[in-house]
Amino acid sequence: MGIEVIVEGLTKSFGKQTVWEDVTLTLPPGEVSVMLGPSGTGKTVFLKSVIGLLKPERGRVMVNGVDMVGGKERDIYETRKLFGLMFQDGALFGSMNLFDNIAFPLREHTRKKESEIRRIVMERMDMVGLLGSERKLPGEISGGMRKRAGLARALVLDPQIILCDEPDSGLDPVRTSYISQQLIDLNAQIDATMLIVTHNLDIAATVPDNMGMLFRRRLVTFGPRELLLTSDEPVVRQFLGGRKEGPIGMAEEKDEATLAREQLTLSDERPLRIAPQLEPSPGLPPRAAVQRRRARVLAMWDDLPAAARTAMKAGLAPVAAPVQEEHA
Ligand SMILES: Nc1ncnc2c1ncn2[C@@H]1O[C@H](COP(=O)(O)OP(=O)(O)OP(=O)(O)O)[C@@H](O)[C@H]1O
Repeated sequence: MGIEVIVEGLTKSFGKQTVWEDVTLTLPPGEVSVMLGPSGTGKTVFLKSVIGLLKPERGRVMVNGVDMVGGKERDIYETRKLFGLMFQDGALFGSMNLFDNIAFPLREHTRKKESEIRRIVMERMDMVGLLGSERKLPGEISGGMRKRAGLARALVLDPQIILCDEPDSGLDPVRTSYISQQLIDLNAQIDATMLIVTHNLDIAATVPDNMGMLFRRRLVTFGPRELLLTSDEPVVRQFLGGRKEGPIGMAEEKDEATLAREQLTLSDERPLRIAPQLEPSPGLPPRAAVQRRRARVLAMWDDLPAAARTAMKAGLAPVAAPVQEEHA
């Protein structure tokens, strides 16, 4: 099972520019979480801080008892081995074929024999649907295949936490759907804790168990997907609705007068439709995280807003008392 990641009071600046402050959230073990946010709000900086590649000024990121911010470098280095990182562009070496690219972490960080390396690489290539492309160079394959190769490489060291930076960037909607399914299938197969950073609304709507959003240097919210999808925070609604009107502008923040004018035109806004979460492909085991999430959500049931509870009912059925008592 994946490992829980506890983020507490995290603040990161570059010089005088504060990227975000006081970010607190927990990535539940084995569940899939998405961090949304307009461009430049610090999603990538957040991923790098979680894995200890960037050092926030304040706060902690606890993984397996190690603080990835203020812990000993040696402990951080060891704990980093629990992570698999999928970069935006796949980050493949252009001169190496896919097999060697995917084998790279095994050759670099383990003393495994070539026969064992071959077994692992072929297994991971099979998981992401790349068998048969071992000898291709990154330049000879599509963007979607490069992403999947990046994902396979993130998997070779059997990570318990997987961080994906914009798995959809540069992909068309069809390939984005494939990668969404791939991420859910992967979660069903290895039950790793996953954090996906994206501004893709399809991924946000169909993949995660939990969602959060960064905006204006703070974490707007983080919790079960239904909480964000039914949120009435203007910034969340604007983002999920893909609209021009709202607090997010080209320069990220709009002035008060523009906002007030827009507010007048938004009164007939329709509620967002909540798409069902993707299921693992036929033949794969069910996601173990689903049962754990159900128990977790039921434990917080009384504290959830009515709209989120209503949205959850279908997804949580069949369940015991608390859900059936709800008449919202
Ligand atoms: N190493 C760095 N040094 C200085 N500033 C940085 C550094 N890395 C990121 N930043 C700044 O931090 C801010 C957040 O960047 P980040 O790449 O995390 O945003 P993002 O939300 O991932 O954006 P996008 O969705 O466009 O990828 C930006 O203003 C960026 O210029």
